[in-house]
Amino acid sequence: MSFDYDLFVIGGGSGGVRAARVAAGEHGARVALAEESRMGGTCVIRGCVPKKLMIFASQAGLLADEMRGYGWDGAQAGRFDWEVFRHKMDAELTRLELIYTANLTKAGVEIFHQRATLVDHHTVALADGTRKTAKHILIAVGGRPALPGIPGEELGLVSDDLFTMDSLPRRVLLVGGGYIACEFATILAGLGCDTVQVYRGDAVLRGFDRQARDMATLQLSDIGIDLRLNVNLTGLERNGDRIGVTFGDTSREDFDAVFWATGRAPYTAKLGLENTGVHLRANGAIAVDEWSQTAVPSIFAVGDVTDRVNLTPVAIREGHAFADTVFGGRARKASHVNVASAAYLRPHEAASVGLTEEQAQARGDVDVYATVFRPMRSMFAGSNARVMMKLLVDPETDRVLGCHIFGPDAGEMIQLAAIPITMGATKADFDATMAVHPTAAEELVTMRQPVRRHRLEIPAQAATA
Ligand SMILES: Cc1cc2nc3c(=O)[nH]c(=O)nc-3n(C[C@H](O)[C@H](O)[C@H](O)COP(=O)(O)OP(=O)(O)OC[C@H]3O[C@@H](n4cnc5c(N)ncnc54)[C@H](O)[C@@H]3O)c2cc1C
Ligand SMILES: NC(=O)c1ccc[n+]([C@@H]2O[C@H](COP(=O)([O-])OP(=O)(O)OC[C@H]3O[C@@H](n4cnc5c(N)ncnc54)[C@H](O)[C@@H]3O)[C@@H](O)[C@H]2O)c1
Repeated sequence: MSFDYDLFVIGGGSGGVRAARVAAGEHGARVALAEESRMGGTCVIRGCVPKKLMIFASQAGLLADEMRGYGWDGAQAGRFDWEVFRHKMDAELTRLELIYTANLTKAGVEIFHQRATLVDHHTVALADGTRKTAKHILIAVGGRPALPGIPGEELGLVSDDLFTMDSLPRRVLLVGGGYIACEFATILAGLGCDTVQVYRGDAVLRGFDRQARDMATLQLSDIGIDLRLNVNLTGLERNGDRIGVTFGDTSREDFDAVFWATGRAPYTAKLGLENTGVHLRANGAIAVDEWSQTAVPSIFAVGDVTDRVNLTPVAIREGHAFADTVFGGRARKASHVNVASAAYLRPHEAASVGLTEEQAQARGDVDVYATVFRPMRSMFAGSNARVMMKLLVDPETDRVLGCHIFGPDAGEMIQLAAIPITMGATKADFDATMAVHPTAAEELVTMRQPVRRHRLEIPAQAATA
């Protein structure tokens, strides 16, 4: 049977673009890609990139505070001009979008700037009615913000909206305690908005090491966010040009904007999956095996739509491994072990690789090497902000099972710590490494004594059996 293409990719985000470029450019496959919105996807257009630019923009006040502590009498952040910033940010996103498009074109990928849906195991339909056939189809459609399902929720905004606002809200509410809620609260407070964040749990950043979560929770309040824990919302209603919010205890407050940061869901709706034998998991994610292959041999899926680890480098690695395996004659799997990540808060980021202390403790014996201290730079300026460094070590093998950093540029530090940990480094390897002085990161190679030793309690009966 002959096909129009060897590969048709649905979705021009992190995973889809990498797979298409490698399959066509490196392995000579005939590839087409459909993107219904802007090339680059969530990360480039409405995620990692504009978010990080806004994090940088939001730290002016903290830097001015610090510099006053160094003798810069009267140092002030000045007035933030959203219009100027947004104009520059838009130009930067357009530049990146064009680069993504150009790279695909250069690799020989045919691009359709329209929505695609599945017709059968080898056919996609484009929005203009055209049908295209392909030997393989890659679904890389990503995810979409998930709303909590309460009355009036349509009055709230989602993460996509932060980057396109005409003006900044004077008083804003963020709902959630994950990466997006914490990063967005940090941004909006830093840009001068009166910022309230509500979270239904007792510490933000679920999934991170508990000690880092507690420090992040404290920091959000310290930088002026009105963070309220163990709080739920029951409804939103319009109140003139403001939004009235009712909380679980029936109290009511008005805001200029409310942002839902209550998670994301795989974007599988109306994709035509019912025309195929592709299976979904209970949460709507496409079920795939370790090769990113669905229940249908000709259809693969990568990235957030598979809800494995929802991060850009993971989607990219999955897309690349798929292209190498299917078109490059080089079987490669993407590993989901020891995936490092960071929540870009200010002044200190929370970053993590490997097991948390809680996970390590549940797994077996673990020695905890940790330190909490005030770093030279901010302490001199009069700040109380504390840094945390932690290594979790298996006492049996001496292997480092996890590393957690709460501190300035922790994302940059964890990237480097992730290399030896992925290689299987032992605590002795860390100890043998010479420190770089004076840095905060040197603590990672100078912690000599465990602060805690967790030992798996073996029930008496099992021990004697
Ligand atoms: C606010 C925010 C901040 C983030 N920050 C970070 C970060 O700092 N670091 C990090 O690693 N990750 C971050 N992420 C997560 C990261 O953006 C995602 O994990 C990554 O983009 C997933 O890539 P993907 O290829 O699976 O999907 P996406 O990048 O979402 O791409 C999917 C593409 O498919 C298109 N599409 C969907 N359906 C169709 C269709 N039927 N036809 C044609 N096109 C279609 C969409 O328009 C989209 O462009 C962030 C996410 C958000 C929302
Ligand atoms: N720096 C980064 O790497 C980065 C930044 C942003 C996003 N991301 C990726 O995007 C994903 C999505 O981010 P996110 O912050 O939306 O999701 P998340 O899963 O990290 O957090 C969702 C939050 O919403 C809360 N929540 C869920 N349902 C709720 C409800 N009904 N009512 C109240 N609260 C509710 C959860 O308790 C949680 O705190 C992340 O998991 C991550 O993979 C990564």
